[in-house]
Amino acid sequence: MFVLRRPSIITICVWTKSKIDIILVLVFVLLGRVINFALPVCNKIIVDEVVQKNFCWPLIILVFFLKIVDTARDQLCWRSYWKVEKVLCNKVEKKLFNHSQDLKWEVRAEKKSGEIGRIIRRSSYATWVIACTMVFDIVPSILDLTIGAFYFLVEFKGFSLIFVTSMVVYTVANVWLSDRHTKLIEMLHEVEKEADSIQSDSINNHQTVKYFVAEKYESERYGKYVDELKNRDFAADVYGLKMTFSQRSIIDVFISIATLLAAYAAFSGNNFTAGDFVLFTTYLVQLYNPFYKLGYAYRRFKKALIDMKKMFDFLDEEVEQDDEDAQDLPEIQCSISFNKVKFGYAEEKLILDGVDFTINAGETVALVGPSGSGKSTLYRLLLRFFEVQEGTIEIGGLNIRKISRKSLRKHFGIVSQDIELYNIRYGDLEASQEQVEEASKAAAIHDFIMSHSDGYNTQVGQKGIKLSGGEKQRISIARAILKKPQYILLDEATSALDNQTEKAIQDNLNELCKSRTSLIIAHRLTTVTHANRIFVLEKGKIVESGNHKELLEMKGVYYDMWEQHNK
Ligand SMILES: Nc1ncnc2c1ncn2[C@@H]1O[C@H](COP(=O)(O)OP(=O)(O)OP(=O)(O)O)[C@@H](O)[C@H]1O
Repeated sequence: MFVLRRPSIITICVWTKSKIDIILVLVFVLLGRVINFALPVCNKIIVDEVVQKNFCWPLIILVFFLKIVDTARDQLCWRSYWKVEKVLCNKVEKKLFNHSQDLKWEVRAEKKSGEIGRIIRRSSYATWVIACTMVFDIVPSILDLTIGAFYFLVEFKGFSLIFVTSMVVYTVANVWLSDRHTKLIEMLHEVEKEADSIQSDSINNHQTVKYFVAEKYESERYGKYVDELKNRDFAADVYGLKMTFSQRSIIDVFISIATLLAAYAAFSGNNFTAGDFVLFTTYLVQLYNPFYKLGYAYRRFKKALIDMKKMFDFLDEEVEQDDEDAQDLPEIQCSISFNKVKFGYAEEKLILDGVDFTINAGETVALVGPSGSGKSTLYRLLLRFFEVQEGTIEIGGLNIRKISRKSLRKHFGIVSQDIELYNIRYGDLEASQEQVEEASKAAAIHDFIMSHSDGYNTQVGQKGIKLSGGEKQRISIARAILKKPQYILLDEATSALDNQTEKAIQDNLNELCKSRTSLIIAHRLTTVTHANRIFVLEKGKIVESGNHKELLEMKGVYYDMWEQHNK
């Protein structure tokens, strides 16, 4: 079964942390079963004594005492259980969140928005349901059934056939009905997934929706799924009611038949006392109760297992994993070389076709080329979001496959087009306020930040919705400056800035790149004229290289781009 795929660290952690509470829960559950068994026996004796006109007050007090103990036991059991449950759900949530952080880029890209959040929420809830059902329904019911059935069959042998038949009929009906219920729930989850995805897409892209006056379209699209959801939810609930009805009916029929037979036995003498009749009927209900509970638990369990399966599938998704012998990137400045690199996102379409060039240590190299030629792909490969299919990328002669991803990325300062988080301190989480402000001044964003009443604590909205494109870029630049990396990657770092601001921070960017091995990707050729060398990428190949002057003299692709640019 899939649950066994991952006996998992979670179980071990929970056991280590909550040993005493787990043992207490088990002890309380067992104590409950003993009391459950003892009460009907006491009742039988009381009835028999009363019929004999004996005033058996000590027994009545014992029953009262047992009931008080049982109530206290129940409360204490829940208390210990909640302690275990909190640790368990907490571990599950953390484990899933950490896993989502380590996912491979392409795996993450396949996930719809909101999907991971939903998996984390649902899995935590499913874990709770499974733990709770096990502790309070399944384990006690199985114990009650075993003890009860054993005692019942010894004490009332004549009723064994009816008892065994009812067990078989009930189990078969329950499994059959639950399977259909599970299918309904699975279908419901599929619709829910779509509805969640539309909901978070629309909310996250609020501005775009407004630009295109698409509110009505979005409302209708979402509304359609919500209606579908309501219908499927209703169908699943109604089916649940039908199941409950069928289960109860089966139990009630067998209880009635058995009670009739017992009443007849008592009526016709045969050593079947009034006390026996009371014991029989109490046990009967006590025996069928766990049956009913098990049926309900089975349904809840199966429902939770659907979410657990999703959790395990998610945990099986590929994460970024370094080779065992992966090293840290050396702290010294090194060269970066792309050696005949071939790569395509899909097998049938090569994006980079034998790219071959070197950036010497401390050198600033620019990469230019038409849109879609693969410039950004090159830096994604360099940072190991994807692996090259042929050729190698080396830093200081060391294949980057042999360098741990974290150490590699730690040494790169990146200013890219697709930034989403706008926290400057991300560049160095240990940085002092003075260092943050220095970096912000260098990126010409300090005055803007200070113009807000909350200064450096200003909230910029989700995905920086309250910032202009240029402000976002300057924050991204400040973050790279704060990081003080050995290598710099600028991907259209100043594309959203006006000429004046661009000029103001270009010197700082040049200063940032000056002492470091740097790769600049740019459309605006004016921002790369100072580069030591410029490579022109076209259709996945380097077609020209040289400095700005040499490339112009070649009168090739770069010259045409420059001419276009200056028209
Ligand atoms: N994750 C991805 N999966 C599949 N194809 C992708 C992916 N990312 C980019 N591509 C495709 O790879 C090609 C190169 O993209 P890339 O972003 O490297 O181009 P670029 O030269 O940086 O473009 P631009 O100058 O417009 O930013 C494009 O055709 C793009 O559609």
